[in-house]
Amino acid sequence: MPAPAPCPPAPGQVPLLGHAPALLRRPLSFFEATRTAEPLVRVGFGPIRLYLANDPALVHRIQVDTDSFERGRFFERLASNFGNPLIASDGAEHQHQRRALKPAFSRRSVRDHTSAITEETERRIGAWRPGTVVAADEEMSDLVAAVVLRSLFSTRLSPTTVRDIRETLFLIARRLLVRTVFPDIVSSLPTPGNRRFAASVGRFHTTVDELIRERRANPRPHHDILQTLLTTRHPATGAPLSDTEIRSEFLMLLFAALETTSTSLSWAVFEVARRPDVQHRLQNEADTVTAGGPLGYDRLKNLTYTRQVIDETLRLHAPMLFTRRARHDVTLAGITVPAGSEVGYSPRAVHRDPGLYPHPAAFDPDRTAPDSATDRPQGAYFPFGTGPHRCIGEHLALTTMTTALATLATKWNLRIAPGTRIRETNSSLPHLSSLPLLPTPRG
Ligand code: HEM
Repeated sequence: MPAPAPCPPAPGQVPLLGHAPALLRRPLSFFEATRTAEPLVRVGFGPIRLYLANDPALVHRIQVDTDSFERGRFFERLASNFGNPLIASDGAEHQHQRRALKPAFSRRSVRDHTSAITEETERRIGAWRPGTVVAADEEMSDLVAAVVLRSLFSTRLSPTTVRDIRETLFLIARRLLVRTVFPDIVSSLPTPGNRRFAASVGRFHTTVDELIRERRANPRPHHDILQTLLTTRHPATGAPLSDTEIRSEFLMLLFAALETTSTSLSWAVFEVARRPDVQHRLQNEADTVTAGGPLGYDRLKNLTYTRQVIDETLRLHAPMLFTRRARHDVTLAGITVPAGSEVGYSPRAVHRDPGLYPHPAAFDPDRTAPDSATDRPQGAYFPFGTGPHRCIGEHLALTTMTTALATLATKWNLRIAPGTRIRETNSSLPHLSSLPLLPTPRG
């Protein structure tokens, strides 16, 4: 048998610090720059080493082969803010938690929430005034927060509390990449940033503890996730979840739901606002579909172009990095990855690979049309992941985004406020620096 090949380093490494300077210098393009013709490369950030998969088939395998790969550093760092929630668990524990939560995300449950999504969207955009600039990124965040809190937790919080929660989640997302690739000492130093972060997480915990206390004090039946968490039992011991465990699950679900959905919806609005041709098609479709009556769950399937706009948004604006850890020595592309190694993949780099998507930086909803999407190789498009950890909230997220975008399209012409400069900001899921819109009412 030939000896296993050594793994080539990604370009841009320097002695001792490895790829850390390159990541700090250009965080947004770093993972795309590490994408070479090699299917697997090595990257290092001081003492932290990572094998990085470029090839879609490998990226797919890393997600589905749970015999070889477990949750790794990324999810451990994320979970350390919260406890040991579903998103960070593995094996039997993961299966149990996922089974318990699944009913809340079924098509039937999401269907029941569609009118709440339309209502929240209409309430929010009904308050917009012609000629007045709207901070659309904040509007989309507030909208998604209201929808998720209502749908999953039957809860309405004050706007100030929602803002506070959003702020904490934003800080967690922004720090996550740094916490994954740099040694722990960097995030435990008593710097003003680290102290602000700890205070913000503390406030977040207090808010959720208060909700749990209220619910325990008034135990009338609710059909929501909080109820599921309060009534679920450990499979081995039969014991209920402690308040700390409930809090951990609650916070993690909020994080998984809010950050992703609101950021993606803001990106979709941004892309539509700067492309009159796309906006025109979106509006025509929304008008046709709503001509027969209000936009209920059953009509959403007719919004095919709206869905293409969302799918293309999720391609172009994907997360930077996920990781797993090798449970034993694993051979990937002829290279032996030793047990315990961290193995990563960048959805952003794969989704922007010119070999898979010609002119990858261009926003082109036609490339996600159902007939063009079929000839993509496995692992080339995975906005919600794949395998046993595939996003549990996918249907809720797509329903929220489709409903909100179509509702917007029926009411307003969207335009970016003239003279504004909008940047992409660094985070584990890159954000818009701001999204000032100058909407005008449609006819
Ligand atoms: C546009 C919106 C969303 C995107 C792009 C997204 C993306 C993802 C991705 C890529 C994963 C897989 C991570 C991995 O393989 O390690 C994931 C997992 C997960 N997502 Fe989402 N998500 C979105 C919305 C939501 C919503 C609305 C919820 C609802 C609470 C949610 C809850 C979760 C949970 C709990 C997991 C972990 C599942 C498991 O490990 O079994 N996500 N998401």
